[in-house]
Amino acid sequence: MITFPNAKINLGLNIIEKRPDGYHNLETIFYPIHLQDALEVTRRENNDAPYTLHVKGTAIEGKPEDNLVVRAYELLKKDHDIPSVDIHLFKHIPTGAGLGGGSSDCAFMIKLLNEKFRLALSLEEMEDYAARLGADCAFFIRNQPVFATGIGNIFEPVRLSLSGYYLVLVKPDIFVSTRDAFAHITPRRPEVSLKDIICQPVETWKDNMKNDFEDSVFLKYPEIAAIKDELYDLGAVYASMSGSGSSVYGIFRQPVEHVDEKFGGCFCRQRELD
Ligand SMILES: C[C@](O)(CO)[C@H](O)COP(=O)(O)OP(=O)(O)OC[C@H]1O[C@@H](n2ccc(N)nc2=O)[C@H](O)[C@@H]1O
Ligand SMILES: Nc1ncnc2c1ncn2[C@@H]1O[C@H](COP(=O)(O)OP(=O)(O)OP(=O)(O)O)[C@@H](O)[C@H]1O
Repeated sequence: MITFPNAKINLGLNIIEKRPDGYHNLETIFYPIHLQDALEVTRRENNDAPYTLHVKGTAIEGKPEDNLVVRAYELLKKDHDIPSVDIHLFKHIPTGAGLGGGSSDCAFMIKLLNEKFRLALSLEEMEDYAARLGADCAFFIRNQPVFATGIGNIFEPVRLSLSGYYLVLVKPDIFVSTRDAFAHITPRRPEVSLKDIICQPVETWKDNMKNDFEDSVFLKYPEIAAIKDELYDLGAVYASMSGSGSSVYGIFRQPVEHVDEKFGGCFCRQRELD
């Protein structure tokens, strides 16, 4: 069975307060986008190992047992009768990008195992498993635009469609660690909640909607700030860093021509939004 875990962008991101457990309460809009990995799971013929993992495409750091698809498999296997499997993961979504690639792989692995091995898990049960493996993993179970609060694990659906707009996504060759990015933030409660800002026309977002990671990440990596400026110069209606970076996106009314040439040396993709 094969599935295609997609990335997300964050529309605005307010980091509100540090919690006693070290995590941060935040508010953000998660919006799914059409940039996908490919994840295939087949039943293993040979029972000499519980699983094998084969990764192609963008390299991922860490041992196979640290990979979120393997952690999802191990977690479900504790509670359910799941046979040995061969896992093939083709990475297109850049890592350390704030696009939730690992989290999406994790959630899609849970959905795939549920379907393939008829575990009969409800959406809520799958969200619970996903949330145990990463703050934003659970979002990818339903994979619909949401207003997220808590540590990024409490969701409220939002009526928001960017259908007809184009997304230009640029990821420089810089890895921003989510943990480090949080360490440089002074949390604060926003005057106006994102939930209200997002209901206003996209043209108003530029002046009202912010990603709180930008100030500290832009200070350390001015080249990321320069990408955001360039996206506005190209006519973006709204541009922002996604998550803790390093990817930056622009939302456009029209397709941007020769976008690859404009961001030479960076991973760069253009997609129509839903
Ligand atoms: C910041 C976002 O990219 C916004 O989309 C995500 O919420 C991050 O989610 P994620 O990558 O799934 O995060 P995790 O892998 O669970 O956490 C990585 C590290 O980030 C910090 N972390 C993460 C989420 C959160 N709400 N508060 C935090 O302080 C913690 O130090 C944690 O050890
Ligand atoms: N299947 C996977 N794909 C990508 N990264 C993975 C995976 N499994 C584990 N990781 C680890 O997770 C870390 C970050 O991955 P990911 O790309 O999801 O983060 P990100 O781009 O910061 O996204 P976000 O913070 O928005 O969730 C990497 O250091 C990587 O080693």
